[in-house]
Amino acid sequence: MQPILIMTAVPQEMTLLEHALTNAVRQTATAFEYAEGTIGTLPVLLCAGGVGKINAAAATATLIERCRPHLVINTGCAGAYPGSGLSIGHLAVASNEILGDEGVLTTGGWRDLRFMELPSFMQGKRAYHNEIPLSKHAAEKAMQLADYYGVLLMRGRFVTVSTCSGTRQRGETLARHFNAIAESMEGAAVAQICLRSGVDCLEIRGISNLVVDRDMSAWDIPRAAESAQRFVLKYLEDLDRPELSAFVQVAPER
Ligand SMILES: O=C(O)c1cccc(C(=O)CC[C@H]2O[C@@H](n3cnc4c(=O)[nH]cnc43)[C@H](O)[C@@H]2O)c1
Repeated sequence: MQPILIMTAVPQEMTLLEHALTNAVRQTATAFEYAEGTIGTLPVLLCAGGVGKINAAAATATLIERCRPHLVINTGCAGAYPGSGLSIGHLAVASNEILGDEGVLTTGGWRDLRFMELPSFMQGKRAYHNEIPLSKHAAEKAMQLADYYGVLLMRGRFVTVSTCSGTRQRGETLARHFNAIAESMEGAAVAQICLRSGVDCLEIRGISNLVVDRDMSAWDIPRAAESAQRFVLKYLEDLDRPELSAFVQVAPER
């Protein structure tokens, strides 16, 4: 059976998942460490690839090439934009990812890759610029599961940044410009590698902070990481026991 690859940035975002992994074997591929094992009866790979797009893209590409997963779950923490309705500890799932920094700063302001006529990648004749879609099927399944468990899960567009937004003004600007609910430092990288490789990608993050004027004392990374992992474990449990699933099984899009 093809495995499920779970990507986080840092080991702290992986602790509960590691605890749930049985028959774990530690492996290394291109300097990325990962653990291979099972959760329930599902073959699962866990990798904390590092912070930022470079680490995320390289680790995801390496492990897709080596292990051929049928699904990649990108989880961890995120900052919620003002006005999103999200609070610390809430969960959010990405419908689309946005490369929030790639573009050009002109005298008329920031312009994206479409303006520059520079796709970030092409698939056949289709050009992808700053926006990358994730698996609709996987996100809808997550929404149904959240509904079943009475967990608040908000679906919307996520922005991926290299420079974290440490002011409310920046957060409001990005939220408005991209019509987005949250930001991270890895999401778009994982999503783009999955799209290129034809692998479904689900991104679920716990909210560790609001994107307001930087005040680390208001952050709660452990709470966000725990919420996200608990939900991912429920998601895996549901995949593992489709006969007990409360949901109508819908065929994946494609
Ligand atoms: O020291 C800071 O100002 C700072 C700003 C953003 C994130 C951090 C972290 O230590 C967490 C990095 C980790 O978590 C994701 N994350 C969480 N909140 C945000 C955010 O508001 N903006 C962007 N990324 C965020 C991110 O994906 C990293 O992996 C410290």
